[in-house]
This record gives sequence, C-alpha cells and structure tokens, in this order.
Amino acid sequence: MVPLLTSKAQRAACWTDRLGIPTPVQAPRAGCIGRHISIPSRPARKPPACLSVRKDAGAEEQAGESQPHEPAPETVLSSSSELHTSLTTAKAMATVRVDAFHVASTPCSPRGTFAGGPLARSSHLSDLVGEASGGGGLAAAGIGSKEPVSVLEKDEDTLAGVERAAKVYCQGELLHLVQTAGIFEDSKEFVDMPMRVDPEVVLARFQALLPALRRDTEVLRAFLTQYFTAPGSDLVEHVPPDHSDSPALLLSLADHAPYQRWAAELNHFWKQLCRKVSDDVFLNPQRYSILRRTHPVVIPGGRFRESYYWDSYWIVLGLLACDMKDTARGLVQNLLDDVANFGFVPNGGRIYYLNRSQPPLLSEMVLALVEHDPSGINEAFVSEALAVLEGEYRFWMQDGERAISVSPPPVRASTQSQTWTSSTPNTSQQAEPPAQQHVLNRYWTASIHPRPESFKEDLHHAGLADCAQGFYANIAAGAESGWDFSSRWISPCDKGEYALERITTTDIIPVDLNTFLYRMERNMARLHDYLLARQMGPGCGTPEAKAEPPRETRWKVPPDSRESWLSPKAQKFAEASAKRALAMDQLMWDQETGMWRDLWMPASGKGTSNLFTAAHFAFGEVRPASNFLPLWGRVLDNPTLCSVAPRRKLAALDGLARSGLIVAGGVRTTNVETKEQWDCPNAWSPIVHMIIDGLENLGAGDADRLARSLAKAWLESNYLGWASTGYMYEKYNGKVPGARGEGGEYYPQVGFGWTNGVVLHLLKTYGKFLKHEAAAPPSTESPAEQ
Ligand SMILES: OC[C@H]1O[C@H](O[C@H]2O[C@H](CO)[C@@H](O)[C@H](O)[C@H]2O)[C@H](O)[C@@H](O)[C@@H]1O
Repeated sequence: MVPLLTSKAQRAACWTDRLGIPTPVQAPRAGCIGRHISIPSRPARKPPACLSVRKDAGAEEQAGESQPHEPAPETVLSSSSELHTSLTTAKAMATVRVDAFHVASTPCSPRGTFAGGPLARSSHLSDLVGEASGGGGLAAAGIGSKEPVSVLEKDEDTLAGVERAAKVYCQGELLHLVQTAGIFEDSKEFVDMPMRVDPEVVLARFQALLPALRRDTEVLRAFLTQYFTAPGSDLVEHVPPDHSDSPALLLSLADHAPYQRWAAELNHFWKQLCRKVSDDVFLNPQRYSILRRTHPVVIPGGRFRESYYWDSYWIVLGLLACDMKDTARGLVQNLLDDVANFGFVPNGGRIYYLNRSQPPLLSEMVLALVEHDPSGINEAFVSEALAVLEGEYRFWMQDGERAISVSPPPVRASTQSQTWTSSTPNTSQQAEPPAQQHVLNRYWTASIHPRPESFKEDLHHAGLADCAQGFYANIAAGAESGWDFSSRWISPCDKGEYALERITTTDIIPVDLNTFLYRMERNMARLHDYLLARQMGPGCGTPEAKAEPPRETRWKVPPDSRESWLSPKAQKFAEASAKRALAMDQLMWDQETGMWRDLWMPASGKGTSNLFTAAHFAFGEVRPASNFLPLWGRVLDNPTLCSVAPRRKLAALDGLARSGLIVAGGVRTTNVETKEQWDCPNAWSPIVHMIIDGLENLGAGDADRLARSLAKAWLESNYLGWASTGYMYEKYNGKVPGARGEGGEYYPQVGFGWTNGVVLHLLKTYGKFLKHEAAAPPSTESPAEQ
C-alpha cells in the first residue's frame, strides 16, 4: 500500500512551506469549474443515499478485470485508436511497432496554426544520424527516434507500466470527468495522485457506476478518496550522501556574510528538494504517473513534484557549485536513461509529459560534469553518453517534424531591416527558387488532446480556437519550448492582443532552440575528440597537445573554437554546427535591431512546397530575451562566421542595451505585457543566467562589465525576496527587485530548483567580485536602464 502521508521532514511545516512543497491533500478541495466542450457540466449535488460506489476489492484483484464499457456519448478521448501520444510513445519504444499509432495530421490549419503533416524534409542528415532518421509511422506519431538507443538497456517494466497507467492518467472518461468537475483548483493534482489498486481495477470500478453517477461531483470525490492517494507520495525524501553543510563555496563567501548565510540555506535546500522514487513505484509502476528513476532526482518544488528536463541543467550547475558531483551525475544519468527508454528526454518525469521534450540541454549537462571533474569521469561514461546523445540528436532532427528546411526569401536583401508581422503578406508566391537551403528546428508535437495536467484549461481554450486539434498540438509544442506560455508563440489579433487560443508555436523557428542544438552539435564534436584523446593517451597529436603538457591535454575538453577535428564523428558534428551557425546568421540575424529573431512561417500548414521560402521574422513587436541566447551559445565563435563575428558581437551588445529588456531586477523575458508568465515583467533565472554567461564570454566592448552588473542585480533581487519572505521564487518581477513574478495558468511557485541553482552558480562565479563590497542594500537602479 502506498503511504498516504509523506516523510517526516516533509511534514515539518517550516521547510515544506518555505520550499513550496505541498502537504498531502486529505480531501479534495472544491475549485473553479473549467469550461468543457464535450461533456455538459452538471451542478454539484449531494450523493444520493444509495450511492453505488462499490467497496474496494483490494489490490489483490486481478489486473485486466474489466466491466462492459458504456462510453459517455460525447466523450472524445476514450477511443482506443486515439491513444494519447504519451501512451503510444512508450509503447512504440517498447515494441518498435509502427502500425498502431495515431498519425498526427489534421484537416484544419486555420491561420496556419497547425502544421501536423510532413513538411519540408531535410536532406543532409543521414550521414550524421543514419538512414533510420525521419519518416515512418513512429515519426508521424511524434515519437522521435525510430531506433531505440541500444547502448543503454531499456527498462521494459517501466514501459509496460506506462502503457497501463496511461489509461487512467492520459486518456479516457475518468480523466475527462474528474478534470472538468471542478474538484481541484490545480489540474495537475489529479494526474499526480497514485492509485491504490491497479488501473484496470480503477477503471472497472468506475465503469460499474451508473453513467449519471460518474458525472456527479460528490461521487467522483468519494471515488478518488477510495481509489487514489495523495499527490507526492510516490517520491520520498532523500538526503544525498555527497551533501555537506560546509562546501568550499561557503568559505569563499566569508567576506560577505549575508550572502554566505543565504548560500548556506540554499545549500541546505538541496536536502529538501532531493527525492527518491518510492519502492512501490518499482514494484507497481502501473499505479503511478511518476516515471521510475534509478537515481535520486532534485525537484523544482511546489506543484512541480517531479524532475524537469531543462530545469535540471541549472540544478546541476548549482549542485556542482556545492561540490555534489555524484548527485549531479545521477540526475544526468536519469536523463540518459530516458533517451534509452523513450528515444528522447521527456518534458518532465511523469507519463503525461511523454508527448514532448523540453529545451535540449543534456549535452550541456554531460559537458558540465566532464569539465567539473575530468579525472572522476571515466571513458565508458563519456562514450555511452555520446551514443545516447546521438539518439537524442536523432529525435530533434526528425525531418519534417522538429527539423525543417528553410530558404531565405529572395527578397531578403532588400528587406533585411523589415519588421514582419503576422499580417505581412506572404511573398513566397513571387519568389524565385531559393539559392540555399538550410535546416533549422522548431518545437513540435503530434498531440491532439488536452494536456492531462492542464486539462480544463486546454479544453477551454480549444473551445475558443478555430481548430481544436491544431490548438492542442501548438499548446503542447509551447510547453516543449519551456516558455509556456508567451507572446512569442501567439499570433496577435487585429487589436494587437495575445489570446492563448491563437497559439501557433509550430509555425515559428526559434532562436533559442537553434542555439541549444548548435551547442549540442558543438559539444558532441568536442566530447568526441576529448574521448579520442583520452583513449589514445598522451601526445596523440591534437593541436593542443603541441602547446600543452600531454597529461593536461588528455583531461581537457577541446575549446569551443577548435577548427580541426581528430575524430570523423567530431568532424561531422562540427560541420553540422557550421551549417547551423551560417543559417542562423543568414536567416535570423537582424542588423537593424542588433539581435537574432525568431522566424515565422506563415505557409507552414499549407504543405504545397517542400521548402519554406517565406520565413520572416516572427511577430515584429515582440522582443524576447531569447533573441540574445546565441551569445550564450558562442555561435559567433564558429570559424565559419569569423569574418562577421567582431561586428556582430558589438552590434548585439548594442542591441541588448537598446532592447529595453535590461531592468532593475535583471532581464525581463519580453517587452510585451500579457497575462502569460513568459512575458513582461517576469524575469526567469535560466534566461538571466544565459545572458550573463554570454556577455561574460563575449570578448567585445564592455560586455564583461555588463555581465557582472547583471549578476549583481539578479543576486540582489533574489536575495531581497528571500530575506523578506524566506522564499525562493520560480520567477521574479523584473521591474520590482525581490518581488515574485505572476501570470500564467498556475499559481506562482516557490522552492525552487533552478532559481537556487543559478544563485549558487553565480555566487561561485562572481563571489570574488562581491567579497570586497559591503552588504549594500539592493539597488533600484538598472545597470543599463533605458
Ligand atoms: O503545468 C503547466 C506546465 O508546467 C510546466 O512548465 C513550467 O514549469 C517547469 C518546471 O519548472 C518549467 O520547466 C517550464 O519552463 C515552466 O513553464 C511544464 O514544463 C509544462 O509542460 C506544463 O504544461
């Protein structure tokens, strides 16, 4: 039996409260009732005296027991041929069957909002990822790699468990009715609740209820109490053995007592945020939405009671700042295991996240581990990681899905400085055949259902959208971007307003995603050569070996700027990175604003051509901070851009200063104020960190000074928030230092994994600049306010 209450320390009010870790829900709370389009809502009623919820037959009941199913007439999710992608994903990877999957195409593409079918297929990838990439039923189902990554063993039990659990958490009438009954304020609550018995038993019990009772809110509440336990009980607290109360970082902050105390507390927080998957998840994976994890995880906190893909990068940096390299390595190994099991890293560690990934930063994490402790990482790990990363690369390069061919519009030379908006006419009709074809990437999913964890919210917006299926694909792709949600992805209406139902993520080729993939290509080239140098031993003839003592060379990852490569694999990934750097420069760089710009493909849903010749800058008025992430990615250091790099660097520095994004509390996410959380005035740790890091390493103008003043402003804002409330927020208000950010589809969270990670990393990097300063009160002046 799964314990109803979580561990002792979690019950300690002080810590749970400050970390935003929810206490177990004993009784479901009443909440708002979302709009739903399929099943008419009913007023909540008192249960009738003869309430026919049967007594729990217990866990001993045989799995697979089923009662005749009487589907709700208007239920849209219960057809077995329309399995949710999360289920088909796992199933596909488990059985490598290609026939049973739902093909993600849809007849509607209003406003170009859905690009579900095969689009432009890239042509020059086969030598990098093999002929198996792209096309086929798996690709059409958004499953990623056609070939599982064989270097790590797949966990067949997990996959079988996922398939069974998905029948409750990802599809069907029970999910629909619970999520639309208004029982929980937060839609994520239900899909995180473990089952007391097998899913087949739960579903059979549910089907045994009279149809009218299934729709009765009080009956549903009673049903949940009987068959489910509290969210959060599937992960148990775990004190990582490599945690120390006095890591070297604390000593280095000795001259700056307030920050030293703060760092000590954040270091302590790792113990509160670290979790192990409970034993019963290993015995009965089918009863849980949590994915089994071999190694402990570090959760963000609050409603985010599982691991997240891109959050993990900043958590890893923070752990390394506290010398917790074993815990960091375990986190990375879990993500590598994901690629082995599913062909990609899912958005987060629950089965309902299996229909999408998140910003691909796994290679960055592997690199961080190797650079932190080269002699502690053995060759087998690097070699295995590289094979797995290749699998992940294959997932992202599925042509026609996340990878597409783009050509510059022939009119580009004369419209270099033109700002395109959603209403700009598509001039591709008059275009000459393009001279050069590039392959770039976008966020994409095959999902045609509401996100289970945001079910009622998605139903509501789908009801307002021109095409519900297109909306579901685009909203899930928006979640894949990590920027869920932002004006970046929303086609503004004529009045200039950003309504979520107009989300059109798959029509956009984002600067940040292409930066992340550029880094993946670059990192893999570097890691391949690093591995070869280590395998060959000292004096292996690398360019660095000639200049440095051989022993040093063996343990050092070659610099990002390396031009000649030893290993053929490294050479190929370096070539891919050069192509991408060139494409980003030719298509995304906007000289007028001094930034890279997301591309908008208004023709993407029309599918008449294999090439997008009409890629223009996305919604002209939106200036996201992600436009500057190529600085973090060192894209301008690619040898192929050496002739333009010096002036681009200065122009980008100037562009950032002119962008208006730098504010008193760091870097605001965009310049547009909407109700979404990835917009103005919010400032998010991952973005602020990448901007700081990019500036620090730019080597142009006074970029490093700006980096330091931004780091100072960000630390002061986070410190102010912590000192006045005890909380570390998930996001901050960039305009009001210390204030929490707002907006979006859930209540602002505290805890918080990546926030703590960035602070600890910045304290480690910039501590030496801080220690001579007095503990000045946080400034309200922007370091470069416009
Ligand atoms: O439940 C709604 C959405 O929540 C997640 O997104 C937000 O939190 C994540 C964890 O910190 C973070 O990675 C993401 O950038 C945030 O926007 C989740 O990732 C979404 O998929 C989910 O729909």
